[in-house]
Amino acid sequence: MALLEVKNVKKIYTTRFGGNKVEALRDVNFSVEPGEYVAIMGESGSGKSTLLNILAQLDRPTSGKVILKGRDLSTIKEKEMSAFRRQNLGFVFQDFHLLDTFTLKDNIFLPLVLSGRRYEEMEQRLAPIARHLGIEKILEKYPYEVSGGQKQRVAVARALIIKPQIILADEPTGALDSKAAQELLRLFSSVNHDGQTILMVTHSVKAASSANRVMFIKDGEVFHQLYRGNLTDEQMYQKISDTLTVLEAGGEHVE
Ligand SMILES: Nc1ncnc2c1ncn2[C@@H]1O[C@H](COP(=O)(O)OP(=O)(O)OP(=O)(O)O)[C@@H](O)[C@H]1O
Repeated sequence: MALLEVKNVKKIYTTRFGGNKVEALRDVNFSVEPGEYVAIMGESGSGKSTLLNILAQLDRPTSGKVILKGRDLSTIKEKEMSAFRRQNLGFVFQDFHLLDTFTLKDNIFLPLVLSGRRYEEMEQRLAPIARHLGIEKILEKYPYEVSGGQKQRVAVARALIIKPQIILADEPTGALDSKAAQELLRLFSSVNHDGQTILMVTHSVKAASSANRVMFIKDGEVFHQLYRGNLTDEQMYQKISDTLTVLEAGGEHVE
């Protein structure tokens, strides 16, 4: 069974007074199997963040269905939703969503605190993640004391520490220099190798070429999908670049 199914999802934003309507997603269909690593690409405004917000249940589709582990999300009651979300999803948002009055470590622990975990367990889980992300020395600092790139890595640690079945990441390498970006991608590949499913929105061809599948969104629809198969990262990089060229030229579907 697919882990995630997106069926005929449409999203229309309506301005407060009902004047302007923006069709952010027209008709999105795809499914994700357990253990996949999928990158989502597309031009600015093509609907990528809207899609991720819907998958994260931060927003509802205007019509269509999102089915996670066989459950139609629209049927889950508000009361049950936050526990369901916590058990299944880890998020890395573009603007990090860190709490300013908490240290970085407490920000990372927050989802585990909410699910009632013991402190020793939290420390044990954090150690290898913090090492991989190179944030061990800053854990007692507050968000306003560190750089954007460091905040981003903390947000990644907070998503990974709950060992979610699916990680949803919006531009996770956006605020990172190339070395930190590479480390993060290595970490994503390693958690994916251990069985976690990743959906990552990215503008970076380099980041996308570490995924096993790249989904291109154009005008609120899935325009094309590339599968890695036996391609190396370099070959994948080239194929993604070629597809983006066609996409930006407003071209036909590529085969
Ligand atoms: N809350 C909102 N209200 C009205 N329109 C919105 C809202 N959020 C997004 N939009 C519009 O929906 C469309 C899709 O936006 P979205 O942010 O999903 O694109 P994106 O592909 O993630 O872009 P980017 O790569 O720049 O982050 C855009 O036309 C955007 O202006």
